[in-house]
Amino acid sequence: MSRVSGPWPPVDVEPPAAHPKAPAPGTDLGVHYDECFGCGDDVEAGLHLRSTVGEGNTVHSKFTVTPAHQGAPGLAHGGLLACAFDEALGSAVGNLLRRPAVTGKLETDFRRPVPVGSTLYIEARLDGTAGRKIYVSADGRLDAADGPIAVSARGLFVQVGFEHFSTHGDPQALDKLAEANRKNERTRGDEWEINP
Ligand SMILES: CCCCCCCCCC(=O)SCCNC(=O)CCNC(=O)[C@H](O)C(C)(C)COP(=O)(O)OP(=O)(O)OC[C@H]1O[C@@H](n2cnc3c(N)ncnc32)[C@H](O)[C@@H]1OP(=O)(O)O
Repeated sequence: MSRVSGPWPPVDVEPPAAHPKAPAPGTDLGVHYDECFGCGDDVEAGLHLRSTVGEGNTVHSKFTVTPAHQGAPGLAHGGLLACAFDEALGSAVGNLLRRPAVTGKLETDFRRPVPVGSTLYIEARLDGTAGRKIYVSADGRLDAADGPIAVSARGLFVQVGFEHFSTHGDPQALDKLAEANRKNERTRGDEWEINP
């Protein structure tokens, strides 16, 4: 079976244009929500993924695989690896484009086993936009930024309005998060610029 997927992006796209307020290369991106399974500090068994802005519309993320992330003994669960890519790609979209967006489609290509104790170095890049559709892709390398590629991913994020989160999510938790974010000026007034 061939590993080759169709052309990417699958439609004509505009080149990605980073938002004027996008953080500069080298900026550590921090946690967008303490209870996020991908990056949150309050989720003990979570991925605790950490991200930094790279050059040329990229975000570099890394996380270390713990026993809580196992599928087979001693090996990372593929679904958790997909989660790491969802987070890394979402971080690139949210921080570089500063548009609230959700994952519409996520394709993962598992190329090497990822052992417990290893660290995955993920480079996520913006590939292009077509209206509300945002195409992104990423490679995850084992144990070093120039290590062998273990997992690759492609994703389609779809830009949404804040009502996506207020209608379908937890309004009380959003209010609490908004209050905390006001203190670090991540949001302005009532207007969310990036994903909660
Ligand atoms: C700093 C921030 C850091 C944040 C990191 C967090 C990362 C984690 C991100 C997530 O995991 S988000 C949670 C998982 N995703 C969801 O729960 C989304 C659930 N799905 C939806 O809510 C809706 O299906 C969605 C908003 C994606 C789209 O519904 P809409 O009614 O708004 O739009 P529509 O269905 O018309 O789709 C818009 C366009 O996208 C296309 N599209 C949507 N889903 C697609 C799909 N799966 N495959 C291909 N194309 C798709 C669709 O064909 C269409 O193309 P055109 O504009 O050309 O007509």
